[in-house]
Amino acid sequence: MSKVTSSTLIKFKKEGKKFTALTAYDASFAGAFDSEGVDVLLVGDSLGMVLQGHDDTLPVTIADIAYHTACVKRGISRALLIADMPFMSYSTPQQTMENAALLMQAGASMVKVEGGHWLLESVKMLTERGIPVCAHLGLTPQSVNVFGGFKVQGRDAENAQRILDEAKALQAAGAQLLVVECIPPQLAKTITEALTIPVIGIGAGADTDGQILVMHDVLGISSGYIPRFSKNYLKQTGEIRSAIRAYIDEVADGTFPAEEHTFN
Ligand SMILES: Nc1nc(=O)c2c([nH]1)NC[C@@H]1CN(c3ccc(C(=O)N[C@@H](CCC(=O)O)C(=O)O)cc3)CN21
Ligand SMILES: CC(C)C(=O)C(=O)O
Ligand SMILES: [Mg+2]
Repeated sequence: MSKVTSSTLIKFKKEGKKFTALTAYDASFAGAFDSEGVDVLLVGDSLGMVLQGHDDTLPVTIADIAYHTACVKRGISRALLIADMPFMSYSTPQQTMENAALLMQAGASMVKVEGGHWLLESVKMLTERGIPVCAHLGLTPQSVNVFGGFKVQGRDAENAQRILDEAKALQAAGAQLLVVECIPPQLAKTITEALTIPVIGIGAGADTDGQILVMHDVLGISSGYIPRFSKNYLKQTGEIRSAIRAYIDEVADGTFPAEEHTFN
C-alpha cells in the first residue's frame, strides 16, 4: 500500500473521504494501527499524561518525543508520521528549526506546533527548509495555564473569528495540515470549508476532514479523567485490532463523533 502524504490527505478532502488519525508512542501499537489502516499517526506530547503520568503536557522534552518518534517509525510502513513539538521547544524561529530537525531525523515526516499568529514566521521558515508543518488551534494544551484549565475555546464571536483568521494565516504561511481541538462544531465546519488544507478535529464535531483521538482513550485505559469527546472502542469490540477498525469505520461513515462527543 502506498504511503500516506499530505497530497493523499488533500485528495481525501476533495473526495469527502473522512480519514482517521490516532496517537502512537511505540512500534508495536503503531504497527497494529498502521496495518489496520489508520492514515495518520501522531507522536503526541499527550505522552506526558498517558505514558509519564503528569497532569499536563508541559514536562515533555524534545528527547522524549524524538525517542518515541524513532520507536513508532520502526513499526510502520504506510501512515503519515507527525511528531509534536513539545512546550517551549519552538519559542523562537532558530530554536524551532533546530528542534524540528531533530524530530525529522528521528523519523517524523511532519511536525506539529500549537499556536496562531505568533507562529507564522516559524511555519514559513520550516516549510521553506523542507519541514512540513501541522498547525494546532483551539484548546492548545501547552497553554493550559493561560486558559485556566482544559477549556473549550472559540465559544464567543470574537475568539471564533480570531481562530478562523489564524487558520487562514497559517495555511497562507505554508501549513499543510491543521488540528482543531475542543471548539464548537459550527466553527470547526466553517474553518474546514474555508481552508484547502485538510483539517483534523478532536472534540470539534463531525464536519472536519479527519478525526484524531488519543490511543489510550480509544482503548479505555486512560487513568483519571477521560475527555467526554473520546470513545472507548475496546468496550464494544473486546479486541485491540477490532477496536481500531471500529474507530476507522465510524469515522468513515460519520457515526463518530456523535452528538454526545461534541460541545454545543
Ligand atoms: N488521555 C488524553 N486524551 C486527550 O484527548 C488528551 C490528553 N490525554 N492529553 C493532552 C490533551 C489534553 N486534552 C484534554 C483534557 C481535558 C479536557 C477537558 O477536561 N475538557 C472538558 C471541557 C470543559 C469545557 O466545557 O470547557 C470536558 O468536559 O471534556 C479536554 C482536553 C486533550 N488531550
Ligand atoms: C490530541 C492530539 C491532537 C495531541 O496533540 C496529542 O496527543 O498530544
Ligand atoms: Mg499534543
